[in-house]
Amino acid sequence: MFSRLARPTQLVCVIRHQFSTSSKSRSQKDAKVAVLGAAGGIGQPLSLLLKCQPLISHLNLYDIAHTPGVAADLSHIETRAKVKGFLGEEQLRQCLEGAQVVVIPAGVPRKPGMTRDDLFNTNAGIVRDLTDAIADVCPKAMVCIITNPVNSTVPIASEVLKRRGVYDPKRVFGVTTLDVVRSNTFISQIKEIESGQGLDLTKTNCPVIGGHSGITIIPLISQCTPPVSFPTEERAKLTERIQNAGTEVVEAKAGAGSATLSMAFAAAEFTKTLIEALNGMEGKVQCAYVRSDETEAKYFATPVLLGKEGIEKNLGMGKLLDFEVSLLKAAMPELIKNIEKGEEFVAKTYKNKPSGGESFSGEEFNPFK
Ligand SMILES: NC(=O)c1ccc[n+]([C@@H]2O[C@H](COP(=O)([O-])OP(=O)(O)OC[C@H]3O[C@@H](n4cnc5c(N)ncnc54)[C@H](O)[C@@H]3O)[C@@H](O)[C@H]2O)c1
Ligand SMILES: O=C(O)C[C@H](O)C(=O)O
Repeated sequence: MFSRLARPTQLVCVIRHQFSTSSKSRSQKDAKVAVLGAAGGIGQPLSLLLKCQPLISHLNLYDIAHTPGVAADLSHIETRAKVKGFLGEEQLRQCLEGAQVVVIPAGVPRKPGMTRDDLFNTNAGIVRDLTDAIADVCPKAMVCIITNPVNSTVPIASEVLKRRGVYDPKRVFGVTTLDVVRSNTFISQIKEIESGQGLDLTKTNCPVIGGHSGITIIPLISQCTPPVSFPTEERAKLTERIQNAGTEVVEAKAGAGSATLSMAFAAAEFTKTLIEALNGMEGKVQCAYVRSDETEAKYFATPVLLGKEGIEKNLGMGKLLDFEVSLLKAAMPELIKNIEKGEEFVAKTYKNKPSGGESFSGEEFNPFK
């Protein structure tokens, strides 16, 4: 049922080639995309990859620092998208004007020893305020949230949109594509070691459900395409590696941040598929962390079928092996706690305000209060 239908462009030069062929078709719609946090470790390579996507006509880059330079640099690339930079809160609303897709990698990354939840106190307010501006300026945009802790930032964005009366659960996504990308890569690598031949990565697809932190990341290896099998112990080890892959990068970067390049690749893949679906292309499926009735957690990642209005259908988690059921059980308490923390943050700190861009005056959030 769930197949990897759209592969990311592998290299910028390949994307550029795609551009020159695809640009011949004039029937496609134009997509206006805004990246918030565009000058960061993810934001810059993501913006580069988006600049190379033929369906994007306008690319607006917002950050609290460095966007004029990033935009000037990218604007020299001979691809279609018109790039503009927007700097500082006073230019945020201008950046969002007319945006159909807003991708948010704004916020601080982890350092060794930190959990994603340790980022909450800084990043929760960033996502809250950015979403509030979205509610003002482009309430119908698809909102794709990369900022951690994703388990909580998606509920935060959703609660703000609800309070502004513009929430549409079909349009808000936590970007968990990197978990799928990693699963595909690691599975193929193991098969290569075993048999001397890896899987064809253009066809490999392992759905990942749940959330995006540690044990809430649940790879469904039993549903991998093409089918793969592993001895019990090896499957458990592989699952653990996928769950800890973010930490693997954080430790390797030794204080210089978390995954940026692989994340940019993953987010570009997600955005591309979403825009294709918005343009009416059928059968576009991605795993994403979305409002869900699949489990007792209000937000839950599963494969979703994308369409012209965002999520067309939640494809659910399918049939799980006992091992995967045990992973799901282990994940639920943390996931539910993360969701409630996000909702509580908005309830305590969000002060509805008229459009205009002045800062929030909500009380300081203390999750232990
Ligand atoms: N969803 C995922 O799978 C995934 C993967 C990797 C990283 N992340 C998360 O993405 C976030 C960004 O990571 P990074 O490595 O790019 O960090 P970074 O520090 O390199 O970049 C973050 C950028 O956000 C900007 N920023 C900060 N506050 C802002 C605001 N209020 N408005 C707009 N921009 C603002 C900063 O100026 C900076 O340019 C982190 O929270 C990280 O944990 C998520
Ligand atoms: O691990 C992190 O903190 C960043 C991101 O969530 C990841 O999975 O790489």
